[in-house]
Amino acid sequence: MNTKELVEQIYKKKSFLCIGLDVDLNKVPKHLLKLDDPIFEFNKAIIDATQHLAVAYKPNIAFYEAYGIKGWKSLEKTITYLNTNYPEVFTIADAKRGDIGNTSTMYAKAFFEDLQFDSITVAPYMGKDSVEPFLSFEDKHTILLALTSNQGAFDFQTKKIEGKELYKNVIEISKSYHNAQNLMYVVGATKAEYLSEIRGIIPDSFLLVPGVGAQGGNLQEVCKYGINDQVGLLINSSRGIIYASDAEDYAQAAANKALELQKQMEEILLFKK
Ligand SMILES: O=C(O)c1cc(=O)[nH]c(=O)n1[C@@H]1O[C@H](COP(=O)(O)O)[C@@H](O)[C@H]1O
Repeated sequence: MNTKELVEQIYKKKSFLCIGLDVDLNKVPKHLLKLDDPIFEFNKAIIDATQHLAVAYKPNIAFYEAYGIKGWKSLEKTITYLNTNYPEVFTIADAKRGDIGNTSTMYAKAFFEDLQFDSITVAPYMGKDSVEPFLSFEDKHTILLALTSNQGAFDFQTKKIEGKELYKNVIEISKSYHNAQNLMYVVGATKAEYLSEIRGIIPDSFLLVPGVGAQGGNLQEVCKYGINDQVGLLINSSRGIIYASDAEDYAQAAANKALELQKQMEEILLFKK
């Protein structure tokens, strides 16, 4: 999927919501645990109940790998379900990969060719030759960690190197990578005040913004500093949506939470025009 199609979907659904499918079997409704594949059944119900309110879904791979081969199968069924039933949604493998070139190529094959995700999150620490293997998949997107939502972001990302913060160096240098037009960037919702400077460097790029909901980030603040002509934002919420209820009504409860965010986004899009 290209960004033009993503923008069309945003205006059609009046939403730039990404729902994080971070499935923890300790948190899903107990009645699902009797089923063969509780993770997939949970995801399927959440997706069916929210697909008209969200433009993207982001399974965090850790939550699947934690359950071994069974978890990996649940992930495969989830991405196949999305691609078959809702091909218009943008899919993000939140895997935070990145390694020497030939290894990155194998990671890219795993998530782009085998699992058929539209995009993957990648850690920039190993530099150009660790990121370009992902970018060489021309119809896919690589989402580079720029300024993350957690407290540890201040350990390295905001430290200055030759007078400039590391996260700004990451963004600026990555613009020279081969196929850089297929880059998106992660900026945490908890760091909204940094967004105007970030927009100064990458006015047109899409940003994946996690951290609203459970981590306390504020949607209005993020939009105030981060929205651009093409919207340019995918706002992720995981726990705040998918664990709205641990009873049989969990999918409807998730849809209600997604609707709350979608309504706020609709208002922001109206105001923007
Ligand atoms: O790359 C990410 O998605 C990510 C980057 C970041 O800076 N902070 C962050 O929370 N995330 C992910 O976004 C999701 C946030 O989940 P909630 O806090 O439950 O909404 C998790 O899957 C995190 O791993």
